[in-house]
Amino acid sequence: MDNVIKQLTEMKIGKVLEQEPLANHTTMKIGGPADLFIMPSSIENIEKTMQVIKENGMPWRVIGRGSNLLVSDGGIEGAVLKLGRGLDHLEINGTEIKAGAGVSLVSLSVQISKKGYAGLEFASGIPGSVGGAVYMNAGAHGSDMSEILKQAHVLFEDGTLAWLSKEEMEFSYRTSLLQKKRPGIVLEAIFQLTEGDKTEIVERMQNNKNYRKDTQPYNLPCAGSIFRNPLPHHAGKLVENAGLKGHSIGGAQISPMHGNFIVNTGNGSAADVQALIQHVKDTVYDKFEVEMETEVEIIGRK
Ligand SMILES: Cc1cc2nc3c(=O)[nH]c(=O)nc-3n(C[C@H](O)[C@H](O)[C@H](O)COP(=O)(O)OP(=O)(O)OC[C@H]3O[C@@H](n4cnc5c(N)ncnc54)[C@H](O)[C@@H]3O)c2cc1C
Ligand SMILES: NC(=O)C1=CN([C@@H]2O[C@H](COP(=O)(O)OP(=O)(O)OC[C@H]3O[C@@H](n4cnc5c(N)ncnc54)[C@H](OP(=O)(O)O)[C@@H]3O)[C@@H](O)[C@H]2O)C=CC1
Ligand SMILES: C=C(O[C@H]1[C@H](O)[C@@H](CO)O[C@H](OP(=O)(O)OP(=O)(O)OC[C@H]2O[C@@H](n3ccc(=O)[nH]c3=O)[C@H](O)[C@@H]2O)[C@@H]1NC(C)=O)C(=O)O
Repeated sequence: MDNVIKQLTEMKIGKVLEQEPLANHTTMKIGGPADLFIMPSSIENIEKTMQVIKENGMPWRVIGRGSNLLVSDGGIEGAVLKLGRGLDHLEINGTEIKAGAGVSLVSLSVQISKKGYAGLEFASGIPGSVGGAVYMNAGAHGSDMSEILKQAHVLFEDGTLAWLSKEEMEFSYRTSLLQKKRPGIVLEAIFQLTEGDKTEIVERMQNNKNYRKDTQPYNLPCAGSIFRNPLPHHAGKLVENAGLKGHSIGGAQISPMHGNFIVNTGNGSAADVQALIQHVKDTVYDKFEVEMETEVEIIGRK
């Protein structure tokens, strides 16, 4: 560990912190410390960091805005790379947009809509980063990242850099190639939007935001949908029909507003959230024989 810190500090790759609580970097405001928390300041510095990490056989994980994560109370072994500042470059070449992995998806969608470019309105209100959204194939309101992505610049675990096309990213419902098949870090992405009517685009942005504010606990600490929709069912509806809305374990509560959201009511722990997730799974299975699969990613020491 000391050797890794020494090397990274000498290379000036960006900020390196020890035992940084992930609660400070997740929208749930939950999560124990990462052994090493690294904020690389450029693409080149991500490459250098990964080289050092691999040479030292250290486990690693990349995060964006922590909006789809449940980090265990025990924290994360090894290194966590957070992509944000330094990876927030943005080039707007007409309807073709190049954005760094650390760009906020909401702020991107707001900026693009104001220019009268259509295609990103679905992202109005998804509080992730460009990198996390590409990895997750984030989506809402009938669209997702696969609809607009032209290419993603990826650093694979073996050090290979490649620009992957939409097809090569193998997107489907909330998944991409990078999830299970071939781990890698999204460094930046190129999106292809279309010319549109600015007033209509801004109106769609506002409608999508309003829908969220009306149906989701938008301003409480949470991680978006806890479960994938077990189609043709909707997770939220199953939870509601099971009578679980508002149910709490410790500081974790099933939102009274939306059955597929768990909110941290104050001092919630990852153990509380995990116990609540298990309770929902068991109850829904007992009542409806439907297996619920988590959409939020649960990571960290067991
Ligand atoms: C209030 C609220 C509403 C939400 N609504 C939606 C919604 O409508 N639709 C939707 O799809 N999601 C929604 N989410 C979930 C979340 O915002 C998305 O999944 C988002 O894409 C996650 O991005 P992130 O940067 O926060 O990723 P993180 O949570 O930091 O990470 C999620 C996963 O992505 C990986 N990852 C992060 N950055 C990179 C990178 N650069 N390269 C490779 N892998 C990376 C991480 O390793 C992790 O596996 C919502 C969340 C909240 C809190
Ligand atoms: N429930 C949760 O756990 C979390 C919810 N959020 C919500 O998600 C939104 C995005 O957060 P974040 O990723 O940090 O984004 P940013 O901080 O990059 O941008 C959010 C800002 O953009 C403004 N905005 C303008 N138009 C829209 C729009 N159509 N949709 C959403 N925001 C818009 C927001 O204003 P305004 O505040 O007036 O909406 C806010 O000032 C926030 O508004 C926040 O309330 C964020 C993190 C966690
Ligand atoms: C928030 C996320 O994405 C969201 C995305 O914002 C919205 C809007 O497009 O559509 C999905 O939610 P969702 O399927 O719950 O959408 P909603 O429109 O809220 O609900 C679907 C149906 O379930 C019903 N419903 C929902 C919640 C509830 O407590 N009770 C209930 O009966 C609704 O009335 C509606 O008939 C995505 N979730 C998944 C797992 O696909 C996320 O992925 O984190």
